[in-house]
Amino acid sequence: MDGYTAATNEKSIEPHCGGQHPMLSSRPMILVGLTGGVATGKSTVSRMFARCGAVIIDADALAHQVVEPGKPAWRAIVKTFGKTVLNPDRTLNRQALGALVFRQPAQLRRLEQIIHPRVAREQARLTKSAGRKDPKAVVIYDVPLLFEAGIDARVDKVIVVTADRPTQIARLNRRNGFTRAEAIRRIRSQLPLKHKAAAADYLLDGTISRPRLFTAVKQLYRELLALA
Ligand SMILES: CC(C)(COP(=O)(O)OP(=O)(O)OC[C@H]1O[C@@H](n2cnc3c(N)ncnc32)[C@H](O)[C@@H]1O)[C@@H](O)C(=O)NCCC(=O)NCCS
Ligand SMILES: Nc1ncnc2c1ncn2[C@@H]1O[C@H](COP(=O)(O)OP(=O)(O)OP(=O)(O)O)[C@@H](O)[C@H]1O
Repeated sequence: MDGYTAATNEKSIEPHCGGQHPMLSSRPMILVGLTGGVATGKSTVSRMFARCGAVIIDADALAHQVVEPGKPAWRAIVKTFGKTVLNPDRTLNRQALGALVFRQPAQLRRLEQIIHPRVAREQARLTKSAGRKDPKAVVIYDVPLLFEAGIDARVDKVIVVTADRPTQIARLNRRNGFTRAEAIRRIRSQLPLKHKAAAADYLLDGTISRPRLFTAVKQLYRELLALA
C-alpha cells in the first residue's frame, strides 16, 4: 500500500475505518506510540487516527499545557532560565526559549527535566481515563521523543512517520519561520530519523498527499484493531 510499510502481514478484515469488528470483541486496550522527526507529519497523522476512532494523547500539547502561567513547571522555568523567556503577558516566549535550548544541549536537558515528568504523569492519567471509558480503546501516544525518553518500551506497537530532510526544513521554514540553520539544529537535537525508522513496527511516509496518507492510516488502523 502506498505510503505505508509494515513488518507484519496484512490481516483480512472489513475495509472500514473505526467501528468494532465482531471478531475483535475480546481485544484489550492497545497502546500505540506514534513518533517521527520534527515536522514529518505526526500531528497530521494523529488527527487522521482520531477520525478513525482512536484516542490521541499528544505529548506536545501536554508539554504546552503544563507550562501555562503560574503552573509549577512555569515557575521552575522562570527560576531556571529567568524572565527573559517570558512574553509581556507572562506566557512562555517559546521562540526565545527554543532559540536558547536548541543551541545548548545542557540547557535543553534542564528544560526536559522540568517538563517531561509532568507530561508523563498526564499521559498516565489520560491513559487510565481512556481505559475506564473504553477498555478496548486504541490509544495513540503522539510523542516526538518516544525513543529518546524510553516510552517505546511501554507501548504495544510503534509507528514512525518519515519525511526527507529537505521537506522537514521547508516545512519548518513555512510553518515556524525557522532559518535553515534553526531547522537543522531542531532536527539534530533528536535521535536520527533513520534510527527511529529502523526500530518501527510500522512506517508511514509523511510526504505523500493527505488523501493518500489517510488511506494508509485507515488501513493501519484496521490492522491495529485486529491485534488481539
Ligand atoms: C523549547 C520549546 C519551548 C520550543 O517550543 P516550540 O513552540 O518552538 O516547539 P514545540 O514545543 O511546539 O515542539 C515542536 C517540535 O519540536 C521538537 N521538540 C520539542 N522539544 C524537543 C526536545 N526536547 N528535543 C528534541 N526535539 C524537540 C518536536 O519534534 C516537537 O514536535 C519546546 O519545544 C519545549 O518546551 N521543549 C521541551 C519539552 C519537550 O521535550 N517537548 C517534547 C514533547 S514532551
Ligand atoms: N502529507 C502532507 N502534505 C503536505 N503538507 C503536510 C503533510 N503532512 C503535514 N504537512 C504540513 O507539514 C507541517 C508539519 O506537519 P505536522 O504538524 O503534522 O508535523 P509534526 O511531525 O507533528 O510536527 P512537529 O514535530 O513540529 O510537532 C504542517 O505545516 C502540515 O500542515
